[in-house]
Amino acid sequence: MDTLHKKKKSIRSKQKDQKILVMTAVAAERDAFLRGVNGDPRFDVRLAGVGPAAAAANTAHILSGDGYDLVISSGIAGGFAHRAGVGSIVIADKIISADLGAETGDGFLSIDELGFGSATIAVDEYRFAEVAAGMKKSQLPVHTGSILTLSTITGTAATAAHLTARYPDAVAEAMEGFGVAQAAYIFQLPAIEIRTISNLVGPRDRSNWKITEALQLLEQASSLLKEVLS
Ligand SMILES: O=C(O)c1cccc(C(=O)CC[C@H]2O[C@@H](n3cnc4c(=O)[nH]cnc43)[C@H](O)[C@@H]2O)c1
Repeated sequence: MDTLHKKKKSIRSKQKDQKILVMTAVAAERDAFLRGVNGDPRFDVRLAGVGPAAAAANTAHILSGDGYDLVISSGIAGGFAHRAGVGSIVIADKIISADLGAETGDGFLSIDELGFGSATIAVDEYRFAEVAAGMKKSQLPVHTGSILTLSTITGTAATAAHLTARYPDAVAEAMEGFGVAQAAYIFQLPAIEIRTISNLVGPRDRSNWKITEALQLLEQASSLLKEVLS
């Protein structure tokens, strides 16, 4: 066997044995993801809680106890109009904490601009490319771009407009990704974020959220992910 062949074989067997931690905010998302992966032993699907603080604490707690190779933040999300519609899948190419910074009379300053660190966590490039390419081969609508993390769900057209102007490549917002990715970063593990869109970001109308449909799509997405990551 030549060296390249041996190397490819070793990468493949490594991927087969890999252990993947998936963090969802609530039980309905966890259960949808679990239905999709259908008992695949690589996936350990756990609860992050709602919001970045609970997500970071719970992810770090789990990572401190066991050996994982990849961390995924998953669940439903709000999609930005004309970028990711209800009923689509979004995959993050960057995970951004969109409300971590300071408000000033001249607008928002991120912690990067304040000099306190970074509000952006890079996803694992190899995993992102592998998952995005695999998912895009399906018939399902898939969008890639930044996924924003906020502690407060956007509920007005004005905030949605501010966010789309400040983050022109953002496809969606949710509440846990940055917390999950921050914990993974501290444990030097690759992270990615994959979500399905239940509602558009904008004026709050909870009665219009397509949660059942988004959870069904999450099940399809995780089933696909199981194939793509194998
Ligand atoms: O009520 C239910 O049955 C139900 C089932 C599954 C999930 C939920 C949630 O409310 C999940 C909250 C979770 O969803 C993310 N999310 C969804 N849309 C948005 C949004 O527009 N802006 C920010 N976050 C959103 C978020 O990650 C929440 O943790 C309910």
